Amino acid sequence: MAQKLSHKPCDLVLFGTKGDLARRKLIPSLYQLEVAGLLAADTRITGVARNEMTTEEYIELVTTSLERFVKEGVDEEAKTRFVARLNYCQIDMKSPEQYKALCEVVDLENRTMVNYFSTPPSIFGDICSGLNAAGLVVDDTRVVVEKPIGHCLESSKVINDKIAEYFKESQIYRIDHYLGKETVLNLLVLRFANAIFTNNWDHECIDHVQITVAEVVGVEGRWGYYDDAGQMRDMVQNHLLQILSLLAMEPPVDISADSIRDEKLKVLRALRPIDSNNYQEKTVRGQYTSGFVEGKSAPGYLEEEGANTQSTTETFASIRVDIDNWRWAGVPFYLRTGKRMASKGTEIVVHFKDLPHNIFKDTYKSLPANKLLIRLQPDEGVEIHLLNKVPGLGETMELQNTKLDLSFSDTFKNERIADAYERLILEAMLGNQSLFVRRDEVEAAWSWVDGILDAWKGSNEPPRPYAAGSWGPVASIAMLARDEREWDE
Ligand SMILES: NC(=O)C1=CN([C@@H]2O[C@H](COP(=O)(O)OP(=O)(O)OC[C@H]3O[C@@H](n4cnc5c(N)ncnc54)[C@H](OP(=O)(O)O)[C@@H]3O)[C@@H](O)[C@H]2O)C=CC1
Ligand SMILES: O=C1O[C@H](COP(=O)(O)O)[C@@H](O)[C@H](O)[C@H]1O
Repeated sequence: MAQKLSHKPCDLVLFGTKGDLARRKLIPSLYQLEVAGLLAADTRITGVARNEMTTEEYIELVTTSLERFVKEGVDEEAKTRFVARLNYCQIDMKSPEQYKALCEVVDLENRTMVNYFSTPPSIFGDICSGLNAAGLVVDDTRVVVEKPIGHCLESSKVINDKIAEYFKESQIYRIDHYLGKETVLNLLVLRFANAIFTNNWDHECIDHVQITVAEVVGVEGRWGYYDDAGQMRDMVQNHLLQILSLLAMEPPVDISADSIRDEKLKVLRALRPIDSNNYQEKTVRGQYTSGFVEGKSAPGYLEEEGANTQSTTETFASIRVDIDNWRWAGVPFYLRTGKRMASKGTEIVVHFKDLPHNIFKDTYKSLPANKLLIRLQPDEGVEIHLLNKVPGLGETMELQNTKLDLSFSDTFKNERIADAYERLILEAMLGNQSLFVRRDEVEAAWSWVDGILDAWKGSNEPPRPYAAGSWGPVASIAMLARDEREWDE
């Protein structure tokens, strides 16, 4: 279907333009929007950082990012159009008087100002007050803020309160880049556009659900940030809980931002608390030691560049989550995520219940239950595991577990899978908040995660070791074994 460009031109201001995220993801994503013809003709892009740089030097920095991070190779014509949109502004983001520089480049009357905060959250408040001091906060000024919002519920409130002094909720776009992934969005379509899944999606039919987000990377030079966060704050509080809420929510009335966010919020509020009384049965925390990942030797967490050798930060977490509502009574959702695991893969496996009665019992004492596997990345696709009759004239029927396998790359051969940030930047420019996280969701997620983090802290137990290149600590396997289940690998 042809794309229609419906938004007003924007002034996209990229705070922290020299940082890792901006160079690796945001600048390449903006360029891809140019290639796709999705930037309005008069849209301008302004990079902000604290060092002196001419616009020409900034263009050079942007060009280097494109050459390094655009996998498809850079199209010279698109690049020429793209760099013609660029400006650079030198601002120390902690100095409100310096924000006036932006008034020279933005045009509040004719363009919507979309401010992307790709900086540490500790200075989000400074940026808001700087924009305000420069008179740049008007009704349609927007702010896009990166995760993590805070370190716990209380600190997230401080950051959100600070932003809320200057911006209404309808102007705030909180990023969780998983919500921009094609396959995460497809969860809405799978669940709510297919009758076969709408009717079987509850405790009557589903035995349990597994959500795995396995990474092969380690801390990637981000020790300072990561060691303070750990996998719970870095991945579970946001990405895994967002996937979980999309999977478990009730059908929204429509696909408007608040309809979807209202339903996700109800799931987050229904998560059964985990605290010092039950964390031992319901959670496992791990930290990788040296090993081999995809055939290459990998250092342990405590041997990573910049490491503090005493750190007890978790690089792996697995959790049994119970959702206390009508639909999911008695259906555990098992979450698992870690760095330096055996292979990269984000997938959801929905295990259906056993049949109530087996008519093939003379030949097969039990029949394997159906499974729905949703591969979010890489090799995006959906598989349904079904039993089929093996063709043949034998006296007894031979059954075989087979797959209905829909691979996105085979089915949608000519479609490029856009990076999550491309979609999210576009949606922020369009003014659609559906794929962004509302304040009450962030707080509900923190409130549940804090219970676990407090229990772990109070226990003083070190994380369990697991070898880089494995599927996490043995205790994670044991957690499912206690429920007579096992991880899909
Ligand atoms: N990198 C990633 O993969 C991901 C990052 N995020 C989030 O995105 C945000 C940015 O992360 P990342 O790019 O990794 O961080 P970086 O530290 O690489 O970049 C942050 C940028 O902010 C600039 N900055 C900080 N303080 C000031 C100031 N007072 N005035 C002007 N500039 C300032 C820094 O400038 P200078 O270079 O001069 O120090 C730096 O370029 C963070 O909130 C992070 O949590 C979220 C998901 C993934
Ligand atoms: O937000 C983050 O996500 C990445 C994983 O993202 P993916 O798109 O590659 O799955 C993670 O490595 C990083 O630590 C975290 O901050």
